Amino acid sequence: MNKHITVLPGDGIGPEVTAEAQKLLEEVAVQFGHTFEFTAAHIGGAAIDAEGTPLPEQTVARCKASDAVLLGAVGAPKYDRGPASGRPEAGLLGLRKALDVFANLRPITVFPPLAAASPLKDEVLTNVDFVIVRELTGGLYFGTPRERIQTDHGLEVVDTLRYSEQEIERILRLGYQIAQQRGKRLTSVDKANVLESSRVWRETAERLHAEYPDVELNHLLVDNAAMQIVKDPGQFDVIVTENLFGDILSDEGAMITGSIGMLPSASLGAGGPGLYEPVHGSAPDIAGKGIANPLASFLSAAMMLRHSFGMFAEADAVEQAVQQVLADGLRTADIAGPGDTPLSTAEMGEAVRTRLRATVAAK
Ligand SMILES: NC(=O)C1=CN([C@@H]2O[C@H](COP(=O)(O)OP(=O)(O)OC[C@H]3O[C@@H](n4cnc5c(N)ncnc54)[C@H](O)[C@@H]3O)[C@@H](O)[C@H]2O)C=CC1
Ligand SMILES: CC(C)CC(=O)C(=O)O
Ligand SMILES: [Mg+2]
Repeated sequence: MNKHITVLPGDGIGPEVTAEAQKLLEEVAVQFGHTFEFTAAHIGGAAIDAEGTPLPEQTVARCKASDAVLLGAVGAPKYDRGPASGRPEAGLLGLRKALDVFANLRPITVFPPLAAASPLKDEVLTNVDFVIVRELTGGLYFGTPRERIQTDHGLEVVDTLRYSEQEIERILRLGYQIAQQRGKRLTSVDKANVLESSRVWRETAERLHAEYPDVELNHLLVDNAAMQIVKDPGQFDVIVTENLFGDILSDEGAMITGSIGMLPSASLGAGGPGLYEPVHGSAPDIAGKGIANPLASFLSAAMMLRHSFGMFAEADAVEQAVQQVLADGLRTADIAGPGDTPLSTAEMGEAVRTRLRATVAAK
């Protein structure tokens, strides 16, 4: 198959992990007889520096014209002053909106060799395999007005949490459908004891339940959900929630796996190109050192192969190669134990490509 992938390295460790993910995809193409064409474009701080805006029109056009988009991360402290609309993060939010990728899938999988890297005890880690389905293009990150108002008694600030019923319904439907394909248990997370948007969210989840009677539905308030994810993560199958709650809960979920450097994501919409990115940010504290964990980006690439290209054997091969390096005891610094010699980003990339070649050759 011939596929065109737009690559948006972004900022900080984004270019470091994305370069290795592209090499891995190139290896997949060689091993499985595909042609992947890559086009790089600017986003975030890199786009501000090069083109004066965090989301150039050309970047959006290239993404829309491609089969899938691979993104690194955006953001750096040097852009932290000024209005939110001019920051690198605005570029990513704008791209998600432009591609209409309203559903962000964040699978939380524990790789057994990494159990020691998790802060949770072994008995709590048993049977942990769930996915967070996060609404991605609505809610507090997009609502207007968003402003600072100088009043007679000082500064007031406004952010707006706004959802249409249609936006709530489409993400809940996807949550039900994913639950139907998995363990048939859907946990809808909201703050219906306080927020009106959450009350409509809960009512909609209840109304739609009649169409998905084979799925067991339960509701959790988000504060309790945050606790339950640490206390007993094995209870979850599919968590569906709104944008802000999903952002926070997925970083919490990432730590169950040992490191945020392990957590991939797929952002999908109604038929356009999917956007694939690790859950982590640009990690300014380690950027430029060549030590970032690229596995979240590799697992995001596997999600691209599966969800956008229907390349199931290829996606499985990437995931097996990742499992194999971990089983062989190879670790980047974030998942290394006391006796481990951490690999660099590039060394981990090479190790996964070597396992991929071996996996394919063995078949
Ligand atoms: N999707 C995106 O582009 C995201 C961008 N950001 C942006 O990234 C910048 C930094 O945000 P932070 O809050 O520090 O979150 P972060 O996710 O970048 O980093 C949090 C911590 O995790 C570590 N970490 C992250 N990814 C890692 C990896 N692959 N390997 C090893 N360690 C890793 C970092 O070193 C840091 O100690 C901010 O500008 C933020 O807005 C944050 C989250 C997502
Ligand atoms: C720009 C932020 C909303 C990115 C982020 O933290 C995320 O999507 O997880
Ligand atoms: Mg986040």
